Amino acid sequence: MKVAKFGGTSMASAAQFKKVYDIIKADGDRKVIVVSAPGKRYKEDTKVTDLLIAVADQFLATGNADEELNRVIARYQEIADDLELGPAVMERISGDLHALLTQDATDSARFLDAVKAAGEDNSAKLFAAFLQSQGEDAHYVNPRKAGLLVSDEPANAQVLPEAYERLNASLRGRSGITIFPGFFGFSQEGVLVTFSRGGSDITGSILAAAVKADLYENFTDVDSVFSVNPNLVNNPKDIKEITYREMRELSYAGFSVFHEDALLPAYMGRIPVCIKNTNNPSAPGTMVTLERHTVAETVVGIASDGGFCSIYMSKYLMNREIGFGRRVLQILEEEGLSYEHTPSGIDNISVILRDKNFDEEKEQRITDRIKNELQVDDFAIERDLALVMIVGEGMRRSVGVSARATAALARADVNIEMINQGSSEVSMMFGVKAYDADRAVIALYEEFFGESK
Ligand SMILES: Nc1ncnc2c1ncn2[C@@H]1O[C@H](COP(=O)(O)OP(=O)(O)O)[C@@H](O)[C@H]1O
Ligand SMILES: N[C@@H](CC(=O)OP(=O)(O)O)C(=O)O
Repeated sequence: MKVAKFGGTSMASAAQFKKVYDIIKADGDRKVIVVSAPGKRYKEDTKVTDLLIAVADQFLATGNADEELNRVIARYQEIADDLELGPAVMERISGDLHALLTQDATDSARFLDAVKAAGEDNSAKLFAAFLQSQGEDAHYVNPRKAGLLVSDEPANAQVLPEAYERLNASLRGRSGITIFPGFFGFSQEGVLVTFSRGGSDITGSILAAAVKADLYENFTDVDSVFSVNPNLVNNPKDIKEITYREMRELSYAGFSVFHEDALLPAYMGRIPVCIKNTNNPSAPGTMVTLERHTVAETVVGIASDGGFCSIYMSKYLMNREIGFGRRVLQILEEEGLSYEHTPSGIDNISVILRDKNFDEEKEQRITDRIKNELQVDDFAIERDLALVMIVGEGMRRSVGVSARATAALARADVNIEMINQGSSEVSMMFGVKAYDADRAVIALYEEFFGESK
């Protein structure tokens, strides 16, 4: 059995629905289908999820979001009309979307999650209706009924371990084709909670692990994962095979083609993942597996992501002060902050955080506490940082990667704020100013993948 997830671009229009149907028909093993909300039909278009966020924001601000809601309904209506589906399914979808605005909105985070999830939920209902209109034994399945249990963190759900058995029991023996909405699950108390943005990839991976699928196929709008973001470099090198570890690091560092949290369930279940193109399904795509057969390349990919900041501290004899690092991290813990990296020297340490969690109030409190409680000699906070990552299992056996990387960055006139080599040695990370990030990635790509390499 295969689990196939179709992203927003694959569900964006009636024409895309038909391509997805052709892909499902072409392989009888594609039994569990996870769908996203309709995405962009063209570059300047707006994803249904973003339209729904506008609905929720407008409703919370003014108590009325009819105009915004009508835009969402129009997206589904257009698809239903083009597929010549009868009125019943659109009555159901329109009723469901209107009902969103009659529910309790006092807890805005929960309200927002419920509104966002309607994008995937109605996409699944519409797609199931389309397959039924074609004579298929296809059924929409609700994540609550199927047992997709998640933690109760709005917009950041994590799957609960007991979900796997429940999903297995409800999905594995089902006849026909299961159409499952991506992006959300339900807490133990039955409250709807979404994953973080792009989280339909996570749903697909969870279902693949739960039903012990032979393969998890993730259909998107590119022929493969490329060695670098194709929006930065023309015709970048494609990746035929990549390990879970490499993919996890690259997703973390900005390869938005596959959600960083989507690797773990597939990895735990040892389910191979294949990233493929809905618009060109005969292209082999990228296989993500435990080990790759082609290890010749030292570097498999280069990525960057912005939105980081660093807290730098130095103190003479820091290396001899027992408990210094623990106390820094405890202050962060008490402020409810997780950290990303901690590059350190003999007398100094930096802690890298996500900017979005680190507001000015927290910054002031943390500054005061670190200065007073830890008596540091130097202290600085730097914002607007990007992390640039080069990743490859082959780096473990290769000498001189960092020298090549730093030389390439110097030639591109990129100032390196920080270097960190992951302890796993499959990645190397450079902190740079956000405005230098694209230039840094292009320079590194040229160094490791350029024509002459
Ligand atoms: N290294 C990469 N390889 C391939 N695509 C990438 C990479 N980095 C970023 N992308 C972008 O990811 C997009 C696909 O992801 P996404 O927009 O989430 O698709 P979907 O709607 O199918 O979920 C591609 O169109 C591409 O612009
Ligand atoms: N629709 C949700 C979840 C998702 O995974 O979408 P997509 O498959 O278009 O990346 C979002 O936009 O975040």
